[in-house]
Amino acid sequence: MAERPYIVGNWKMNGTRAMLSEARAIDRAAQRYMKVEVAVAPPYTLIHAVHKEAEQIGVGAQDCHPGAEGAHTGDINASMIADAGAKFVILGHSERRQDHSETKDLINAKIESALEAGLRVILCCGEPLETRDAGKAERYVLDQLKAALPLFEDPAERLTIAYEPIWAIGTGRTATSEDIAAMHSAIRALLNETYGEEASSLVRILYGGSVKPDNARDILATPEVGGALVGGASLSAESFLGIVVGASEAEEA
Ligand SMILES: O=C(CO)COP(=O)(O)O
Repeated sequence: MAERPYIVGNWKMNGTRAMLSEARAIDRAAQRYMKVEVAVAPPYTLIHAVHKEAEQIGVGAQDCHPGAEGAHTGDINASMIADAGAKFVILGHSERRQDHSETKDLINAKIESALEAGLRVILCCGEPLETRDAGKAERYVLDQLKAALPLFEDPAERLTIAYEPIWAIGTGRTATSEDIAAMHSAIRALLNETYGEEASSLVRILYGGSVKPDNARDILATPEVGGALVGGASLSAESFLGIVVGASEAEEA
């Protein structure tokens, strides 16, 4: 893998200003693991405060509205999160696809607005359990991605993929190394086909779904796994840093 492993904490709807001490601890410790790129995506309300704390780690957002500024009560657009200090945005997360009925067209519009605002995108994909049990996981995930990949003119600079099987999110159940390797290599083949091998090789494919300090090293040593998108275990500096250590060990192994 050409790039350093990328460990991203998705705080989801968690965190008040009390969490800033965790962000500070993560940032200070991350300086000891320079072989790993570390970032967090706090809720909108903390982006600017975490950005001000962060010397080493990257800061991003968990979503953005696709429109320009205007009459959209309660919404936050891509240029606003960039102004708050975000360098990337997570788009297409299964929780948003489900809770907010996000369609491919809406996700694509968000991608376009994020790219225009100069942000990098972590584009999420992942299948529900019934789809995996029906043997259709790969087709489902590749279809999710095919809709969006052509929007990235400079994928090496702007795109990270996160494969998160829905049944592994927050459940304590992770996919097997074989399943992860098979899906990641199918995604890699699609990236190669879309962008050519050279540009594709610079796009990291993260795994997400119950990544914890005790399974991080094995998951991160799986072929084509370029990092992890971490939910629950990113909420304390101790467990999140345990995953960063696992990534650093997998990188050295
Ligand atoms: O959805 C996830 C990250 O975006 C994964 O969440 P958990 O690590 O809590 O399973």
